[in-house]
Amino acid sequence: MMIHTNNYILNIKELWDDVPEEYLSHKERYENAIKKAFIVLKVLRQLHTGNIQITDHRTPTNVYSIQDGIFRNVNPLLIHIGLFWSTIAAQASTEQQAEWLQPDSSMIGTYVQTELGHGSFIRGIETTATYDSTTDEFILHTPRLSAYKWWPGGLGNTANACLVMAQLYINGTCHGLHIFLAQIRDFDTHKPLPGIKVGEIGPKMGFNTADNGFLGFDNHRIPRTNMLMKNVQVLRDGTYVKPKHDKLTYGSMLLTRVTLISDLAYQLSKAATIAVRYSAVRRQSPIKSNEPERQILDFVSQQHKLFITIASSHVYRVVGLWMWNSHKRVTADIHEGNMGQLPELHALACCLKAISSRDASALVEQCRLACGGHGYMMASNLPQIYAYTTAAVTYEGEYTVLLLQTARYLVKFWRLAAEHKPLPQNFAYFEDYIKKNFEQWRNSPEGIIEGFKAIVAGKTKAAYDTLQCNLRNGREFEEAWNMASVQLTNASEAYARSLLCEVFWKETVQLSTKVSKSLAIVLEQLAELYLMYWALEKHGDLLLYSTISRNDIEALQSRYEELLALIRPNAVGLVDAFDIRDEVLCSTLGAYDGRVYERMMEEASKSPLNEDVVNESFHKYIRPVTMKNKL
Ligand SMILES: CCCCCCCC/C=C\CCCCCCC/C=C/C(=O)SCCNC(=O)CCNC(=O)[C@H](O)C(C)(C)COP(=O)(O)OP(=O)(O)OC[C@H]1O[C@@H](n2cnc3c(N)ncnc32)[C@H](O)[C@@H]1OP(=O)(O)O
Ligand SMILES: Cc1cc2nc3c(=O)[nH]c(=O)nc-3n(C[C@H](O)[C@H](O)[C@H](O)COP(=O)(O)OP(=O)(O)OC[C@H]3O[C@@H](n4cnc5c(N)ncnc54)[C@H](O)[C@@H]3O)c2cc1C
Repeated sequence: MMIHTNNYILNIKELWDDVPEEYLSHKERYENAIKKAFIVLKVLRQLHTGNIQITDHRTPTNVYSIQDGIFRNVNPLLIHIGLFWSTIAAQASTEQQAEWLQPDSSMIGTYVQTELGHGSFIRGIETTATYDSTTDEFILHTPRLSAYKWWPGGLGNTANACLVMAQLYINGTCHGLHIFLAQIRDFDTHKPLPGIKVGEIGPKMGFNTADNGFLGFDNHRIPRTNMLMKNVQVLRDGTYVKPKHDKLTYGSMLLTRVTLISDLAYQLSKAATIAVRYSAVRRQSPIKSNEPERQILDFVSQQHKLFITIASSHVYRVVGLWMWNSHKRVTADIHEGNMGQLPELHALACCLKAISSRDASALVEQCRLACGGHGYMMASNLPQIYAYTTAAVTYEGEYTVLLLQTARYLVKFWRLAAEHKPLPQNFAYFEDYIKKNFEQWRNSPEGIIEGFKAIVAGKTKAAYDTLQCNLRNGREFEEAWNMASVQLTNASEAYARSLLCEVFWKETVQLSTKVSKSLAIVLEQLAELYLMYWALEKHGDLLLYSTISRNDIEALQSRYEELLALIRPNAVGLVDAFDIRDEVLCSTLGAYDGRVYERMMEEASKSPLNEDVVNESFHKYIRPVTMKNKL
């Protein structure tokens, strides 16, 4: 039977809510999500074992692309599928993978790294894994409250196993962070195993079906062979066999940061679809007093708020794929023992994950604000998309912390440029900047890309010079670095913006040669709009570090407004092209049929507060006050 996954999943009625989850308790929301998660997992397993033939072989992506509609919030198995499986696949030995990655495995896992006391500075993680050679086991232990694992998704009630990031000790020597597989609940009864204290951390701003939990180990023993040993080994006699690179253990964070860029593109496409469609339906205020009220999409200020979101979704789709392919290439090199490209991949993943999540969070909020009061309704789905998206600024590497990682990379190449040493081609512009080989400003996409490179060079130089000044003033390097950290993060942000503009423009120009002329025109308008938008946002930096003039900036503003007008006729078509089903969009404002007010009223009628004409609280609390001594 050849069917399409989407239709197969859509026909599973229990997956599609009748009662909006906003009316469920914290506990009911979790239980409702778990019911659905295991229906989906069963489908995935049937697809994996071929029990369901499908026409669409992009299964995981396919199921992933509609899971938002199923969960409205987060699939409690997201970390099981998105991190637990992927980490075992990337960091477990062949033998371990054969044992642990069975399609019908009883393990439901999570990725357990963050502790109450440490999230960003993972070298400060306190959970220990001590090798006991007498029993050929590791002893996992949580020495104090701050060492309790805190945050892992699925940990509270769902997971019966986990990958634990812990400090490895052998014969009193600490070998740093390593990953260990630990069963934490009985597979049959689901009761926590002896020495395991586990629970759920409580309500959050979003992710309220993610079952984030806490976990403490009380001298919990696991076999030596439960340490993930693809890149590093502990032998039976306690011999430690070092990895080829001591950051390979950090590989899951690197992969998730890369994956997140594409996920954020998808979140932006949802928010843009909702806000643009609503703006095409909503009429508010005439432009000329003697004319009818206009679609709010006709207000240029509304176009300014929304078209950048459409463009940004495409930017992160393109850059997310570019980074995915880079990750595949570097991973293949690492497999061959060549670690040379890892530092660059880490630096790119850090700044691009940081900036994409910050952009996406701000633009989803901008879409909500652009929908007025109705955007503030949970039934618009914009609050949930915001709550989901803004978490990505924090998890998988907090924004500032990751930008500072990229700053290490930029400062390294600026130092080479300052010392007139050879530079890789992608940093040749550092040398141009030092030699003041400035190109005359061009009000074109190529000119803007060159301008953003000048900003990177200028900001990196400024941060580097401050660093050097602090060192000359007798500060130790770490203190000098801390004092320059605002400028360092600014340089990294500029580097990310420069990459986004360059990669997106180049990919768009290439794509334009493969599509119809009319589509090529629209795609290039979107790409040009993105570059113009950010050139105007960063015009101060361009004035500081490039050869742009005030007149050039005024010309950019005019071209930007032209682009808004050019894109306006295609705006609804552009979001329809994201092709997000109503069941996934879950939005009264963004539904394809445009029946906004009818859908809002339909959703309002589901409120339990509309079940009784007079709520019992009138008789209990209101009447005794308002009608006292009146009868
Ligand atoms: C049906 C269902 C379908 C489901 C489909 C699934 C697809 C889902 C797709 C997307 C959605 C995903 C949703 C995710 C949900 C939330 C999950 C969240 C999980 C987590 O948050 S897990 C915990 C994450 N935690 C972190 O990221 C911690 C951040 N901190 C760090 O990474 C490190 O502490 C550090 C890098 C900041 C510092 O490390 P350290 O102190 O050890 O190193 P330094 O001294 O700073 O640097 C030394 C040296 O090492 C280099 N380095 C550092 N890190 C790396 C690395 N990762 N790789 C390579 N190199 C690295 C660094 O550059 C330095 O080098 P130089 O000395 O500068 O040369
Ligand atoms: C929704 C969600 C899901 C999560 N899922 C998981 C999961 O599945 N598994 C898991 O292990 N973890 C998970 N986490 C935890 C997440 O990885 C951490 O919250 C994140 O790494 C940030 O660490 P932190 O919370 O300790 O913040 P902190 O690092 O304490 O950050 C607080 C502030 O300190 C600043 N700061 C910290 N270090 C520096 C520095 N060196 N220089 C300058 N400023 C600094 C930060 O910029 C920030 O402003 C999740 C978190 C969230 C919100």
